[in-house]
Amino acid sequence: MKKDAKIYIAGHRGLVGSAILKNLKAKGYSNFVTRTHKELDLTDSTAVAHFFTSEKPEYVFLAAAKVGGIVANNTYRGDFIYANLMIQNNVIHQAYVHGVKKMMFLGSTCIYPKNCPQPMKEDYLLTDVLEYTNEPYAIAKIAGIKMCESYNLQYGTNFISVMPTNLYGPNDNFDLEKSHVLPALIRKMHLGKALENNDWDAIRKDLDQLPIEGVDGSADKDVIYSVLDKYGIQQKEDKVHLEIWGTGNPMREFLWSEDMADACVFLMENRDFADCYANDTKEIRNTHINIGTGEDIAIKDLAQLIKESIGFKGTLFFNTDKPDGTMKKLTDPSKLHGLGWKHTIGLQEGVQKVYAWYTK
Ligand SMILES: NC(=O)C1=CN([C@@H]2O[C@H](COP(=O)(O)OP(=O)(O)OC[C@H]3O[C@@H](n4cnc5c(N)ncnc54)[C@H](OP(=O)(O)O)[C@@H]3O)[C@@H](O)[C@H]2O)C=CC1
Ligand SMILES: C[C@H]1O[C@H](OP(=O)(O)OP(=O)(O)OC[C@H]2O[C@@H](n3cnc4c(=O)[nH]c(N)nc43)[C@H](O)[C@@H]2O)[C@@H](O)[C@@H](O)C1=O
Repeated sequence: MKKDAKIYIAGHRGLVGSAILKNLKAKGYSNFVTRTHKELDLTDSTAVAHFFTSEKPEYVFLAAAKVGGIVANNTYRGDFIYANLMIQNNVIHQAYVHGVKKMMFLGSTCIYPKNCPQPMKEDYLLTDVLEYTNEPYAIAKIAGIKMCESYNLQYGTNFISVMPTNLYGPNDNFDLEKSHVLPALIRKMHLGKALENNDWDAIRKDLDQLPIEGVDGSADKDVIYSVLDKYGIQQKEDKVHLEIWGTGNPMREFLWSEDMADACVFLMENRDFADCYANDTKEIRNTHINIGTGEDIAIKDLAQLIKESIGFKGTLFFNTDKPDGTMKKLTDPSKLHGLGWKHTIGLQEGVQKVYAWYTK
């Protein structure tokens, strides 16, 4: 990519899109096209076609999607499959129609089977059934991978699909119902610590930034106690008890979002779709590359790590009415390592960084 190439970052305000924009700016790129969801609804085929006709981007990072944690995926199943299929169909197809030089599609490691051999290599795609809690989202992502592969093979496009593991960092979603585990636990423990310290300024500030069910910092203490209690932050006899969903036994791998962005830009700068071959199988598929750290942690240990990092002193309890999801989904990032990229931020450092960002 030339430094003045016109680059469209779809989803530039999100966790990953904002990190990609920051990374590109730091590397000297300057010619960006961005649209918020309100300005351009990517599920609207006509609007997306008009946008590509008028803006003619040369490179595209497709980091816009309907995204959420395990409960959001399981609850809003129709929304997840519809919005994601529409967004990716529109953007991928228009990228082809308008001769985009290179495009990157962001999938997710939930595309791999529920009981996938570990660590998960790229060529384990479509070898068994999926985890049910996020099956609609995963099916959409698999369709996106296969659409990129099919367009590359039929039309000679240069579309790269990457499959990131669970991500976290600045500009994440901290909604306590819809977010992923790491931002949810950061916020819950921040509020739990404020509650045990009777720090109402911190609690009110947090709720002003992001109200919970419409309850903001101006609400009465009783209302705030009750909404926190509902989301698993409960004060009983001067002790705060904090809910962790599921058994705490599932293993998850976490990658700092700015490392993820760096990997995306690295691949766009240095690689073509042909590099995405799963060369380690007899059957060569032109599909995708894993982006991960190759290290995972049990949710209960993650909770402990965040607890210590934030300085929350209360107790943790496990709500097994909430789903565990897949028990393990560790990427094998050796293909990415072989192409010349490796992550830099470990989990402990990343948790401290994201908590510093959150409190700021
Ligand atoms: N977060 C994670 O742990 C993981 C994420 N991924 C993938 O990475 C990509 C980025 O995810 P992430 O940054 O976390 O997501 P976020 O929810 O943080 O951001 C999503 C972005 O998409 C935009 N968007 C959503 N729907 C539409 C729409 N209909 N039209 C236009 N824009 C829309 C939003 O725009 P606006 O800001 O204007 O509302 C937002 O900027 C996604 O493809 C996701 O599937 C993969 C694995 C893990
Ligand atoms: C990135 C990935 O994200 C989603 O998959 P997931 O990894 O299962 O999502 P998650 O981060 O929400 O949960 C991870 C684990 O953590 C446990 N858990 C504990 N306590 C909280 C909690 O308070 N909130 C949440 N969200 N989870 C919690 C939770 O029960 C689960 O066992 C996919 O739907 C799909 O979108 C996808 O690709």
